[in-house]
Amino acid sequence: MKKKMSMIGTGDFSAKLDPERMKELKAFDDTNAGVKGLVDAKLATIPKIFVRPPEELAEELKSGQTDYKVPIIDLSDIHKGNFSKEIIEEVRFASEKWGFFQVVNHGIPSTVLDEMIDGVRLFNEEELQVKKKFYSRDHLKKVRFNSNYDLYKSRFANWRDTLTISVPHQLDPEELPATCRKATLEYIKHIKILGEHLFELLSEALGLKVDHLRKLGCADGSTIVCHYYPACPNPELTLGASKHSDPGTLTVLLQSQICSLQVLHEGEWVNVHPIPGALVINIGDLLQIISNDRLKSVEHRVIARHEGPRISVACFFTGSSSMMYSPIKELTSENDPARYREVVLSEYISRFMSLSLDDKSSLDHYKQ
Ligand SMILES: O=C(O)CCC(=O)C(=O)O
Ligand SMILES: [Fe+2]
Repeated sequence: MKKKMSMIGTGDFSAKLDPERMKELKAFDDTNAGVKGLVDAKLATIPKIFVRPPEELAEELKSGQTDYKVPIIDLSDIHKGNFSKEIIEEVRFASEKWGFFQVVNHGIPSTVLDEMIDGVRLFNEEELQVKKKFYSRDHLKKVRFNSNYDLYKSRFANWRDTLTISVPHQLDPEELPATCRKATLEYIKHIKILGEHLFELLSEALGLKVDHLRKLGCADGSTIVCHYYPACPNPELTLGASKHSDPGTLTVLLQSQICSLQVLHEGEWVNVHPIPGALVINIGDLLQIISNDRLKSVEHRVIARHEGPRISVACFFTGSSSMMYSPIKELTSENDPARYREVVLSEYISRFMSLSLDDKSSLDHYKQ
């Protein structure tokens, strides 16, 4: 699996060197209008910068036709303090075998989820003049809107636009777009609490003390990434998001009701069907590293669709920027020593940002 990814994500950024492609990328970027701008212009065919070769897509299209089902875990009792053996076992199984699961009855009211999705929709469907003010590729900006953060590095652009909100706990609310300010602040409040519960559950699933992952700062840093996937005139030629694994410790994802997210399981692409009120949870590369490969960070991607827009909001828990991370001692032994070297989080994040989405092989890079 990893081998195939590194063949496709070659690290050869020839796209950078092709002047024709560069020109097209720049022209697209300069509109500040993203993919939504192309759709508004009623383009009949998607521009070349989004088109993937048929060989790659032939493989991509044999998907979603499998009997596998992403695990669904009912968290009804999670707020009572101690978790039942059954829930811990379900989380352990899902995180070790799938790296992905959906949670229901997680305690976040569905109005909070619906309003977040609506807020992202309103922002993206706002007048271009207003949206443009947020358009930026400067990673140091806490709130930034753009299309394809890796536009100039990836081999193919993805059919989506994204509003990114970094370190939301240090945010002045005024920095957020007015259209989604209230909904985002409310959503962040809830997601933070759920994140802490999930790290407690994962600690127990690993056989550690309930606060082990929390003490490592796993729930400390986070980035909220709001994606908008417009309807695509040629979904068979492109993707909403290239296959990748997430870099952080854990991702909590809210998705609207169009089924496009797929996870790679036992060599097959499995749909992550939207369930009203549910959230999708997946293990990131950093948690695979600190769990010494016990928990799995699994590749996933987003298919482009004729229907749209599809909206999703990912909360990436990134770990604490002041920490160095390495495999947890209790999870290593003489027979199973640490499989990864120490990760300095700031360096790890910089490395991630310097690559394209389908080029992330943090695991291989830190393997020892
Ligand atoms: O939009 C989605 O469903 C997935 C987004 C995703 O994988 C990501 O932001 O890393
Ligand atoms: Fe992802």
